[in-house]
Amino acid sequence: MIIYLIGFMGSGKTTIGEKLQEQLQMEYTDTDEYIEKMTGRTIPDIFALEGEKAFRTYETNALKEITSGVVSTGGGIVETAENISFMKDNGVVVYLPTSLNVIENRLHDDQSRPLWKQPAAARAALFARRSLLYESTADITVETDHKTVEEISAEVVSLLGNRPVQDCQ
Ligand SMILES: Nc1ncnc2c1ncn2[C@@H]1O[C@H](COP(=O)(O)OP(=O)(O)OP(=O)(O)O)[C@@H](O)[C@H]1O
Ligand SMILES: O=C(O)C1=C[C@@H](O)[C@@H](O)[C@H](O)C1
Ligand SMILES: [Mg+2]
Repeated sequence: MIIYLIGFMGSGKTTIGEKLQEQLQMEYTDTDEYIEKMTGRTIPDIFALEGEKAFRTYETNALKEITSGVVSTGGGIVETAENISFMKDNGVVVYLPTSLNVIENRLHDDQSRPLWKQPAAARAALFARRSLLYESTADITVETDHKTVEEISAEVVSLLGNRPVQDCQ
């Protein structure tokens, strides 16, 4: 089984993915970390030196190469239509919605996410546009505002357990 975690920057995909790895005793991969390892470059460097388009190609390749376990995706995984159909065809997609206000409190002036380093209005527009894509891609949705990492992971585990058997193979 492959479990894909999707959501905006700062929604907790990496944090919850690491917790699910422990709870489900499954393999775990974060696409951002995978890309950094494969390229030997940090994400800010990839954006600065090669551009976002090149990063999106690395992201699609990473998705195809990771074939099992819990997968924390990057916030922009839904920017590529091919990624959306790949995740829906190959695994269970778990969306972690988080309000922009809560994300702002979590990320503050984070410098490691190139698309967070833009004016607040541009971030809000990106958030609104992406939210529709996350919603339409999700099989399971677990709200994260004002919940602990433990509460969110427990909810994901419970909802995964309620999935029809054929979805979990
Ligand atoms: N439920 C939560 N409660 C409080 N803080 C949280 C929660 N989930 C995540 N965080 C914190 O928010 C920050 C961002 O989390 P994380 O890196 O997991 O987000 P992400 O969705 O993987 O972001 P990205 O798309 O940029 O990879 C981290 O500092 C993390 O500790
Ligand atoms: O939302 C995005 O487009 C991104 C989110 C991060 O996880 C990284 O994948 C990168 O910073 C781009
Ligand atoms: Mg992450």
